Amino acid sequence: MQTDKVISVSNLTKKFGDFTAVDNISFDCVKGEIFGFLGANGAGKTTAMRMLCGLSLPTSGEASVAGFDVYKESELIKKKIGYMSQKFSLYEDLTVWENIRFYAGIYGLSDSNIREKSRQLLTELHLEGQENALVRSLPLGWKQKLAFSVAIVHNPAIVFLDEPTGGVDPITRREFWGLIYEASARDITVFVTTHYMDEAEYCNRVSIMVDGKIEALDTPANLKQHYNADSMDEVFLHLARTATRSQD
Ligand SMILES: Nc1ncnc2c1ncn2[C@@H]1O[C@H](COP(=O)(O)OP(=O)(O)OP(=O)(O)O)[C@@H](O)[C@H]1O
Repeated sequence: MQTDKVISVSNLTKKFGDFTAVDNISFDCVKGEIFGFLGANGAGKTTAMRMLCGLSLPTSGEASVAGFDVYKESELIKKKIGYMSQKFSLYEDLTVWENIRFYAGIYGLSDSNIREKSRQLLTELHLEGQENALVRSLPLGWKQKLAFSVAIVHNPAIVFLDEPTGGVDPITRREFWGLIYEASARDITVFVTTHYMDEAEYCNRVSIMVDGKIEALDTPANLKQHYNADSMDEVFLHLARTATRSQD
């Protein structure tokens, strides 16, 4: 349904000088969808995601996110989205509670709302009693779960996750994906980049970028059937092999 579209991208392009980092990509995402955004290093994922988050202006093409235009309404987009990456995350020198309070404050929640949300979040994450622990003392997997919960504390329409589970084992990743499914069940659209192909299997649909272009976009089951592959790993390798852009 038209009204269910929360991301709409048409011929979106980003050039840096003569170099085309994102080359004419088009796709839509619907409410509550878990959309995997895959590609080898340098394929253009982060550049595309930055445009969708209102952090970088496209060179050409159209895109609307949560109903707002990426050229003219980037400030409104920022209010409607959550963002989590491996690089930009929690403050290690602040406690669990201080991090929650800080981000909820940035997202504009009231003091009473922040208290209620914090309690709820600590219970959901089984972190009761840990509110005064420094984030740096938590295991990586817990930090990632906390960072994700903080990124959706304001109930955004979409959450952008840029390689959210780097460096943890498949079991911890699976637990993290439990939180993703809960967010999706609450109608939050999840837009996620990953290098882990087990995670690609968990997505509703997956797009695969090669040299700035989207070369494939479908459900994991359909992609495997189309490329006659047993796993998403095989599908990915098949497409990534065609890349000419150097991978650093
Ligand atoms: N500000 C910039 N100026 C010039 N080139 C850039 C700039 N930002 C990115 N690029 C180039 O654009 C291409 C796409 O980069 P991007 O970071 O979007 O890829 P990616 O798919 O996110 O890769 P990774 O998985 O390594 O993060 C790369 O060749 C990169 O060097």
